[in-house]
Amino acid sequence: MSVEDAKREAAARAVALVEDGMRLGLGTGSTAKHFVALLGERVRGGLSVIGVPTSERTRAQAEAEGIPLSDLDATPQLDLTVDGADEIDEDLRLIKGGGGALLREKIVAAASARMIVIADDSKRVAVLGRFPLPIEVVPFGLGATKLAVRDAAAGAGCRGDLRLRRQADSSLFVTDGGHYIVDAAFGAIPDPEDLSRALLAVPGVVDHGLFIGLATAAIVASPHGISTYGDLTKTRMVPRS
Ligand SMILES: O=C[C@H](O)[C@H](O)[C@H](O)COP(=O)(O)O
Repeated sequence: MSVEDAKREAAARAVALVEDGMRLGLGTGSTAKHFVALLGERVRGGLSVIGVPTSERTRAQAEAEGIPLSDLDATPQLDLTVDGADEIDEDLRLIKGGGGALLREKIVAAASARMIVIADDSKRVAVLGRFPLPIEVVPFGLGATKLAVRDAAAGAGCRGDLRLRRQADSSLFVTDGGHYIVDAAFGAIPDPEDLSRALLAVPGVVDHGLFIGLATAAIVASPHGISTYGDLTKTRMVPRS
């Protein structure tokens, strides 16, 4: 099975969990793209759902698939978000943001009673940090913010190169929210909760790609089949209206 087949298998398993009437968070990335395509097939077959996309890219795909869309203003509480990840550890802590969508992804996941991660098995790690941690920052004060990020991370036991993300044509990558991404090559992150708190305390940091306490389950596909982690039916409390 190719990596692409594995991603599609995991997505297919997640699509089978979608029920009529659900309010869905639609993730971003190459794995979530399979989910949106398969969901589109079910919608065209008569399934009634509402989707809240986590990026402009996913919005465009979902629209083309004919999936009815909403946003968190009209639909502030979601039943289920299905999204990919760059890394998943044994406690279902994640690194996300390789595609630059981490901020909307985290807002949507936090508004969802369930977040199921779909991935191929290359994303499973014992310790988070092999994948550089994306940190979303406002453009104003970038130089000072980078220094403060470096010091905050060092206080949490993390040191490494901080690189401003650029696109293939070397222009700066700008998120859907108009921010920049700093990719932090920390290597193994000894205490993700501590690093999360430290980074969020830096003025200029909007958010980061550590997702802690958000994923309720993961569906991971390998050439040997599908494994699930956590409880696919488990729900989290979300803020009540
Ligand atoms: O910003 C992008 C997202 O966090 C993606 O979910 C993550 O990068 C995984 O993407 P992919 O499924 O393409 O590996």
